[in-house]
Amino acid sequence: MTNVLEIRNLALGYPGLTLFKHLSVDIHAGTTLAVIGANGSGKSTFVKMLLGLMDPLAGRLTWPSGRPDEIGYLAQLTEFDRRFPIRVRDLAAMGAWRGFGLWSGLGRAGRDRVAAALDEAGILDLADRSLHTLSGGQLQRTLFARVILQDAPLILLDEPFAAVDQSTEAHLLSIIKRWREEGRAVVLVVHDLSSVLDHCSHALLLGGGTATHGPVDEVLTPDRLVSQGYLSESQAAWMFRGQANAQENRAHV
Ligand SMILES: Nc1ncnc2c1ncn2[C@@H]1O[C@H](COP(=O)(O)OP(=O)(O)OP(=O)(O)O)[C@@H](O)[C@H]1O
Repeated sequence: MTNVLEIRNLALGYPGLTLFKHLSVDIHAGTTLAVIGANGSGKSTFVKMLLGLMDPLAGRLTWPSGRPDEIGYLAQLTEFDRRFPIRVRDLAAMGAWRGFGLWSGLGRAGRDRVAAALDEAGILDLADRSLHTLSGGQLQRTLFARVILQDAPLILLDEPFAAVDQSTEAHLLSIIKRWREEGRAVVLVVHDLSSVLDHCSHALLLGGGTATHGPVDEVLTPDRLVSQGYLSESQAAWMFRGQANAQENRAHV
């Protein structure tokens, strides 16, 4: 499998605060990595480092096919100022500026690409609306359309489902599935152990001074989630009770 990014022996943190060290991860094309951890465990710091906004304390990042011109990036919705005076189609089109230049016109082909992205995000009918008239879910769809137009090999989504309803989440997950099928790598910061994880192949669990990476089933175990401070023992027992029952039933067959 092709690696989009190889992370070796990474340590992350700030002066006087090491969040974790010794993390090595291969981010493969066509996979989805969930980044999960308690508040303050370093999820946003990891995202900032991937975006090149801060240097690691130690370690090395290698991009086997060269560092992409752009990383597809969806910030947390709360960081977005929707009073910005712009229409839905113009915000989405900002994802494609590399293709047509910042100040030149979009042209017919560019306009068609923007319309196709809005259509895929399910908001073509809102193209001429001003941003401040959108609901949270509609704004998130607009921001997804912008990421579609970025056309990047690595896509970073910071809590993409924090403020959206179930049907919007299902729609956005179908876009993520397509990205994966196209061979892009998708990294998602997720806030809870939700159904989103069913759509992720790998997980990176941060917390307790450690970073654990691997296939979802191997990383998000009750023991790890407790030892890395994400769940209390009683929460883990409650959340994984179904699994314990299934194991017990198997033992009785
Ligand atoms: N610029 C900074 N300088 C010093 N410490 C920082 C800085 N930014 C973040 N931190 C600290 O680093 C730790 C990790 O922060 P980060 O925002 O990465 O966590 P997070 O996992 O994204 O948390 P949350 O779930 O609350 O958003 C926290 O203890 C935070 O206070």
